[in-house]
Amino acid sequence: MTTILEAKDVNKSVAIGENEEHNILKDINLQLKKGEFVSIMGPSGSGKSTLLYNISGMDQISAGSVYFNGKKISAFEERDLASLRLTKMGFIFQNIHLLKNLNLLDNIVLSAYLAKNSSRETINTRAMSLMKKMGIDELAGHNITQASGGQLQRIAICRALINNPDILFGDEPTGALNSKSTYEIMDILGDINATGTTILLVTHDVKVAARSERVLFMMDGKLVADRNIGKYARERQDLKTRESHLAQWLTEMGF
Ligand SMILES: Nc1ncnc2c1ncn2[C@@H]1O[C@H](COP(=O)(O)OP(=O)(O)OP(=O)(O)O)[C@@H](O)[C@H]1O
Repeated sequence: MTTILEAKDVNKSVAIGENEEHNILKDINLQLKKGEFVSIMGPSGSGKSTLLYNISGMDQISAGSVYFNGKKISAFEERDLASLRLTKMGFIFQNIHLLKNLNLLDNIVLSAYLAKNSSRETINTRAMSLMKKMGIDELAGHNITQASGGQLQRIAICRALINNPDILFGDEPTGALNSKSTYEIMDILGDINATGTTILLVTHDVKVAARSERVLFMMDGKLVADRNIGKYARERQDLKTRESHLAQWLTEMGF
């Protein structure tokens, strides 16, 4: 399988005070294959979100290199990084960050209008088809106060997919959702992954990580474990068993 994302000896430090530095990421080496579904877990403050933002070009690493589809993106200018994020990457977060003054359809299409790769008509058709797949097409003309948390996260997923990205990054995408919505969103992410989109998620939630095929474990800024748990096949395998195996492993890891 081809590598889509690679981190080589990645370090991230931030200045604290005048003469002190906090090394948040320490010598991270990581390869993600095209089509993989990977979760990053680990204790609070271990550096999971920092890793996600630094290998997705949302933040600048302090040392090392990051490659995306073979290109050294850690050497890119911000303008090229912004274009890469817009056209090849999708992002979903716990806080959904939708624009209040736009209706839900317009929130989804905005980044595609900015990318200018297709006509507005094609973009609108694609947005409506994504909304339909997620069962929320009736909400197109509504504003954000007229949708539930689970529906808004589906809108955010549509927005992340509108430019047909190669990879979807998520930082606790179900963190604000109840258990039922979490399962529904994970079904959607599973379907997206089944169409070939690579997914990398930060999560504290075993229910979320059990849907991925590989779990990375971080501790104190280091990647300390990398476990392949196999693809989740919805109809054949018991999710509860996957969750309990994963929970057991996490306990062994001291989580
Ligand atoms: N810009 C920053 N300046 C200073 N310290 C930072 C900065 N960003 C992150 N940190 C620190 O780096 C460490 C890792 O933060 P990060 O948010 O990546 O952890 P995390 O594993 O995602 O945590 P959580 O699970 O609580 O979200 C924490 O100690 C945090 O306080």
